[in-house]
Amino acid sequence: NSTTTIKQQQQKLFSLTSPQQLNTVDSWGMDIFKLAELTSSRPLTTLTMHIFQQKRNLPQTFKIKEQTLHKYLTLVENHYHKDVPYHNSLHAADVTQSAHALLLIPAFENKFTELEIFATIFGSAIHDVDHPGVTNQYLINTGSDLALMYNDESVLENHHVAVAFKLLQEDSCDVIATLTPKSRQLFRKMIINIVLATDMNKHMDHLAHLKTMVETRKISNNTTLGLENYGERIQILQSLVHCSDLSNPTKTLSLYRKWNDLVMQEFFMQGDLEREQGLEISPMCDKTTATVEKTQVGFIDYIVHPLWEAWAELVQPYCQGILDTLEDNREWFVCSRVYVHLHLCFHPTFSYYCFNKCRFIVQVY
Ligand SMILES: COc1ccc(C2=NN(C3CCN(C(=O)CN4C(=O)CC(C)(C)CC4=O)CC3)C(=O)[C@@H]3CC=CC[C@H]23)cc1OC
Ligand SMILES: [Mg+2]
Ligand SMILES: [Zn+2]
Repeated sequence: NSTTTIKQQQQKLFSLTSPQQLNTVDSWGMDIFKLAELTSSRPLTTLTMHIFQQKRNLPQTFKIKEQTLHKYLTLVENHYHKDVPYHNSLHAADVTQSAHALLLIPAFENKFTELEIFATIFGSAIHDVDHPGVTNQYLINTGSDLALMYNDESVLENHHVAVAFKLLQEDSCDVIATLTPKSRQLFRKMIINIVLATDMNKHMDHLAHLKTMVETRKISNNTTLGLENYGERIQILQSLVHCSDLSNPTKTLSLYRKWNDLVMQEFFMQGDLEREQGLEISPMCDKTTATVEKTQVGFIDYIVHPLWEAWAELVQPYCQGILDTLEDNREWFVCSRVYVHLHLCFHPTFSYYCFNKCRFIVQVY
């Protein structure tokens, strides 16, 4: 029956995925690309089952049947688009693993309920489900059915939540059937709040709230995080998932460069669509003019660093290492841009010499 097949699949997975692969699930440097290779591109189901069962014992806590959870996650993974370069199930697995790792920060130990942890992991896993590989602005500009459905407001994010809950209604997929009506209602409210907060149009508001929370904590110099009411608790979980969604530049350079290649492929595909339709080409989407290094430096300076700086301050000192990696990666992109220019003007050996000098100077600095 299906339990044995899941057991066999898990055994197969464990035999396939050498244990240390999944054992890095708690760390910031987990190579999710490797997991995808080892699990014939089922990284989201494999990783989320592992976190739920082996790491957090959630099926036990909420009496969720293993085959229900496995069937639902498989269905969710099938509703991510394999032909979308960046916003596919590998990104969802990456955000889920990153959120799981952030929840392990000692500052959060015994701070969140099991239901809040369940909602954060679940929300990360489904946060981009059925993503079409184009931005909200594109869907609005082209008068798409989705924009019509959601009146141009957080179009994609509303769709991701709606699809995730619709899939729960499929046969033997209701992962939250065993929750009390009150818990189901709270769970649904948290998922809506968490996923809608991943809309980049809401980024500046969330950053402002995060900074206020940091300041408040400083003034009252209380070491513990303000977790009195739902508003403050959900704001931390929203920021945690939003930071995970914007975590590529904070990972090891080799992982970051892979994500950068994939997201630029997706942006350039949208730029090609916009050019074909005579639409204004969105920022960073024009492959004929974009300089990838400049884009990443701008993305870090305008978006990623301000957010992670505030987050690191909130949970200090636990994310200082992540912030250091982000700053090192930024310098790498600055130097590689120098290298690109030099390469155009000078002999490769000379430009490579300068590139290494530049990185040495930056590191010394
Ligand atoms: C690994 O590289 C990336 C990963 C994800 C993204 C996403 N981008 N966006 C939007 C972020 C805001 N945005 C901007 O253009 C912001 N911005 C810059 O990034 C640099 C600039 C052009 C110099 C000035 C500027 O305004 C539009 C794209 C998303 O909405 C995606 C979905 C949700 C989260 C992030 C993700 C971008 C990456 O590299 C650029
Ligand atoms: Mg999204
Ligand atoms: Zn995302």
